[in-house]
Amino acid sequence: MSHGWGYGANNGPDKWCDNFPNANGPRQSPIDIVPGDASFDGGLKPLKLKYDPSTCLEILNNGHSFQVTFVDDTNSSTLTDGPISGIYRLKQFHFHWGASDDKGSEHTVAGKKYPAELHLVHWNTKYPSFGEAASQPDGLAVVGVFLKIGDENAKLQKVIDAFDSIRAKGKQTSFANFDPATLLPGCLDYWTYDGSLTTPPLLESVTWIVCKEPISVSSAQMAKFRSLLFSADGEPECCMVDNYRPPQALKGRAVRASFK
Ligand SMILES: NS(=O)(=O)c1c(F)c(F)c(-n2cc(CC3CCCCC3)nn2)c(F)c1F
Ligand SMILES: [Zn+2]
Repeated sequence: MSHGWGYGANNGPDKWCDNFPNANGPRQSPIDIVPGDASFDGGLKPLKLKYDPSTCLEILNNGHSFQVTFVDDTNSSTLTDGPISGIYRLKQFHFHWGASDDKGSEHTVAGKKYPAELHLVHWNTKYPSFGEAASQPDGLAVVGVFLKIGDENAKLQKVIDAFDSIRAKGKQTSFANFDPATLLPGCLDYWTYDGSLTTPPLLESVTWIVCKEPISVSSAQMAKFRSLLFSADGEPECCMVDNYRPPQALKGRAVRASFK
């Protein structure tokens, strides 16, 4: 019985290629973003994010991260413009974080690791569903936002307050009327490149949009993230930490900047 993928020594990112050949593909994520190597593209439009809090559905612990899932049967919560064409619908958002404040983000900036990274996952409505879109080269667009240690983030606290209900893998609870726009930085300057899911099946279907400006999180709030568990009820407790894939080879890809 093969054990599922995870972030441990025996099933972590260095082992994913055994079951997921995409791991060694030409457009893997995350990457180290080197600002000096990014080329300013004046043709890149500002991001247009239109989110309807009433589409917020539930929060769940999927054993790899926690995610907040949205109703995506209409164009109520969408991403348009930026580097993409067409309309992409918000499906879910989730985070990656470290065991300590000195690591946790998936993308890095000139080698700098942030304590956490938010991913807002959107799918291209030219395809009939998220699942269909996820296998297409232009199927997904993920907005990444870095978290840096600073003041307590009151908006993020609303998410953290739900953690007691989803501590173990497989737990979920209703989560209504949350506006993900409250987690965005004030400035939406971004870097963009063609990449992949950062978790198995590592599908190469993501247009990455990584915001230059981080949002704040307090060290105490980060400690609450680390109280979540990779393990399910009845299993030996395993703290959900270090659920990040390290940067992957650029393999000739260009990284564009929406700002000078
Ligand atoms: N870190 S990331 O790159 O932002 C990121 C994502 F963008 C994702 F879409 C997922 N994802 C994975 C599935 C299972 C699907 C199962 C059917 C095939 C497609 C994947 N649902 N959402 C994900 F887990 C993740 F980590
Ligand atoms: Zn992610």
